[in-house]
Amino acid sequence: MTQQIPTLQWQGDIEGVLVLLDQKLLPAKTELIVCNDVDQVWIAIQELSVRGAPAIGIAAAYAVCLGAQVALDTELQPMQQRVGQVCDYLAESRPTAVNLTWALARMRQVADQATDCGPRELAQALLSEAQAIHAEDAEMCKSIGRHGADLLAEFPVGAGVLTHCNAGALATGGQGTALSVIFELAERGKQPRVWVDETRPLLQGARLTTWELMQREIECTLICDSAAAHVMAAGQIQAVITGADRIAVNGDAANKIGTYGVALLARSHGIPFYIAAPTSTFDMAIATGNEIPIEQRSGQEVVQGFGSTTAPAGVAVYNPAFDVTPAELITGIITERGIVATPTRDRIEALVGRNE
Ligand SMILES: CSC[C@@H](O)[C@@H](O)C(=O)COP(=O)(O)O
Repeated sequence: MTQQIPTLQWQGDIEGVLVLLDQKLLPAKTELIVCNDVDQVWIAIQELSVRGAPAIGIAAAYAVCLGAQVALDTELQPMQQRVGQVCDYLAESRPTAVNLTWALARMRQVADQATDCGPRELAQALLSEAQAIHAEDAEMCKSIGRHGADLLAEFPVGAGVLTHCNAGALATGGQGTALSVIFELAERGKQPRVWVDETRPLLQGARLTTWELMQREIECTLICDSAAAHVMAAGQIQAVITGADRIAVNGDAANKIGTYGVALLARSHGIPFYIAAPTSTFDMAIATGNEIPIEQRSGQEVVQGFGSTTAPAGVAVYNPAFDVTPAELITGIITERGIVATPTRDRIEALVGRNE
């Protein structure tokens, strides 16, 4: 069974609304947020009601359409200016996932290139572009799943796969990236046994990944992040697959905090470590992971996550939301165009294209 309620959905025409599944509340509550304006989407991205690199980009693209609605009765130029301002504003909502700026660049280009048309025609072109970004992402997810399952074709039935955070349907416009590979393995009768890191502090693994896997009746076991080494040492994990938020030209990959540690553990236990991500997650403008901006989030998420106080008041907290896994720890990057094995600049440029 696939997810019943879409992660995000545009309803209506150029004057429509963006409907988001509120991931902050999952799995306890299934509630929708109907966004009528840009601010609502900005807040939904910042507060992680919509999250995951590709889903953030798609939500922002639709938010540009919401932003354009206030200029529908003006002229082309004020509409173009409005789109530019909205893109600048949305780009500030979260810093690490490059899919956000990638999607906004596409929207901005549609507005900048518009000539000889009225604001309503531009609004239609913007909506078509947002819908294309959404549809393309769904296709990319399927393709990532197929490439990943081909890559793991020799894996024995019932092999263990560890994943961190949530890189499933909730994080994308389709069926996910890392989880898409697992779904495809399951479809092919491989019966993967999935180990899910709970993913402190906001528990995307515990709340979201297990929710998705259980809906699809895929065997999964939730572990504390700190249990991963123990489970690997026990021989229960044959591969690690995670998503990514931004990948540098040399293959260094930012993903949810804790991913780097998992990659080190995998290397230490001789377990292959894969990143699954669409080509929209590559930032071909940066040479290495040192240039990836790492989001710092409120310490409240660590000391008062989900309402209970877990540390003394006033304690200093450091809460980076992402870390960077160096390319040398990555066995391969699974993209919609194929696999980049042992990633290097040359291999990535051959697959994704050079930044001219
Ligand atoms: C296909 S989603 C890949 C990543 O975006 C995912 O692994 C991740 O780290 C998400 O972090 P989040 O803070 O929940 O947005």
